[in-house]
Amino acid sequence: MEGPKLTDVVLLACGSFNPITNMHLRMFELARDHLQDTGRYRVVKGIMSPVGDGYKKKGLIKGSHRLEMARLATETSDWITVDSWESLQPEWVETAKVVRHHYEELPAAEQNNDDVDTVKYAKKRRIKENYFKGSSHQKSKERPQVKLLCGADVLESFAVPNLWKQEDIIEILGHGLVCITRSGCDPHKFINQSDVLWKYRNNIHVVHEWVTNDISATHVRRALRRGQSVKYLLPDPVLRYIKEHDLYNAESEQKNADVVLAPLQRFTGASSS
Ligand SMILES: Nc1ncnc2c1ncn2[C@@H]1O[C@H](COP(=O)(O)OP(=O)(O)OP(=O)(O)O)[C@@H](O)[C@H]1O
Ligand SMILES: NC(=O)c1ccc[n+]([C@@H]2O[C@H](COP(=O)(O)O)[C@@H](O)[C@H]2O)c1
Repeated sequence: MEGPKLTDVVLLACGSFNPITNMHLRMFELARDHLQDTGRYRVVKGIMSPVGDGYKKKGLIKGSHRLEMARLATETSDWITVDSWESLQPEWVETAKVVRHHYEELPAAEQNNDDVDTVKYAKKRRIKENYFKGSSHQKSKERPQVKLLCGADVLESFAVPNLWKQEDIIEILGHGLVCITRSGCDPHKFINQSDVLWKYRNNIHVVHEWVTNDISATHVRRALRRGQSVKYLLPDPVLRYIKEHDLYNAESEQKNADVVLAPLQRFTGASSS
């Protein structure tokens, strides 16, 4: 007997990853388990998309370093990948556009294979195998969904005036969102209090992290500046890379210190000084 039809999902996490921590990686594993436990989804790929330098967040080091650290961190994963498109854009890209980009990049849905000539099909399959890291992707006739994966702080930031365009929130929620609980945040209450989030509540998956883990990149940078150990908060190859390139110190933390909330300025036209 055939089981219920599963919807393929690509999980996309956008963020500074400054630097990538074990919790960023855990988010993917938690989200995949949660979605697959529903019996409705099959997670076929994870994409980590470091934000570009144009984001100008305080202490944000160069995208090339953040990208390389994310690559080192995901080397041992057979399904989480790192994508450079967002970080290579000359200006900051709103998250809705990043979701759209990845949705449009998905390999076209497979047609009926009997109709496709062998050479063309082999080429198509190679493209698809390269796209899906573990090359174990099954033949699905439908395009996967791209769901934004984020922590509850990002979901709650939807309410910060002028930080997110309403149409962007609607576009993101239309694709679907997976939100990992974070201490100090109450995503269920937040969804209940927002009309737009309530409308899309069936497309928002809240994943409760029972093993509370409040690692944050801010905490890691602070510890590094103070010469304290961050071992076991990040993958070892990432830690080695940070040390080799002397990445986080008092000077790097001052980067963009004179710029206040870059995205906010973009929408309001406010000056940074
Ligand atoms: N401990 C955590 N629990 C749940 N989600 C997290 C955690 N740490 C990071 N995230 C999520 O990971 C994504 C990328 O995080 P990002 O690097 O922008 O933030 P961060 O680690 O909180 O960094 P910073 O401390 O520099 O603000 C965001 O969606 C964020 O909410
Ligand atoms: N309007 C938007 O699209 C918008 C606003 C704020 C943050 N973000 C994104 O959220 C992610 C996390 O940002 P923070 O590190 O500032 O929490 C980043 O990838 C950033 O680009 C998007």
